Amino acid sequence: MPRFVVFVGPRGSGKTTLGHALGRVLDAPVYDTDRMVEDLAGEPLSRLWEREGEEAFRAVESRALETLLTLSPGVVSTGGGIVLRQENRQNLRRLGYVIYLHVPEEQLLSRLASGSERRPRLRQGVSLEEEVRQVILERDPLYREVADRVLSVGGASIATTLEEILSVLRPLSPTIGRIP
Ligand SMILES: Nc1ncnc2c1ncn2[C@@H]1O[C@H](COP(=O)(O)OP(=O)(O)OP(=O)(O)O)[C@@H](O)[C@H]1O
Ligand SMILES: O=C(O)C1=C[C@@H](O)[C@@H](O)[C@H](O)C1
Ligand SMILES: [Mg+2]
Repeated sequence: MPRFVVFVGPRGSGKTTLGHALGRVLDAPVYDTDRMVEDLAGEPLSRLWEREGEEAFRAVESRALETLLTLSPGVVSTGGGIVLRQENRQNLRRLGYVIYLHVPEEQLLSRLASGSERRPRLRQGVSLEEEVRQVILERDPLYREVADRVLSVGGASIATTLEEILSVLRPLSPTIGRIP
């Protein structure tokens, strides 16, 4: 698998879930920048964020992404805010084929509201609904800027979305690796 397949998109869009599923099917290494940040920082993401703030988290996130450029190609799930820094947008494009998982706001909201995972809030003093709206407004153009492909995957099951991803990757198999 000569190049990476990279998922970008907002929190709850399924980057981690689909990254693992794709890695299994391709029998390829799976990386998650959020987990790499935790390994580099030696503590859970939420604690790093709480203790040192977002900028400290972003600095470690950029280091994690740089590290990826030196690792064996595989599937990469990114953190939802990785596109905020220009240097990261450049490195994402260097890694390989970037897929933006586009999911309708209402669906993101229901996944975030029902999820058991602890995610730090990104905006203070506003509802989760308003936070999701603001964050999408700010980042949608940045996800599109880095993406080779925008996949609108709202409403579909994980299995159906995975099939769609595989059908996007098949024609690229000379650069991505063998796709079943
Ligand atoms: N079609 C689908 N594709 C992906 N995830 C889905 C789908 N349908 C439901 N889900 C659920 O939505 C959630 C997606 O969460 P996931 O952690 O994968 O998102 P993420 O993009 O990695 O978020 P973050 O940026 O916070 O890391 C999971 O609980 C998953 O089970
Ligand atoms: O959207 C964001 O800014 C974030 C998304 C998560 O993946 C984590 O990277 C962190 O919680 C920040
Ligand atoms: Mg994730």
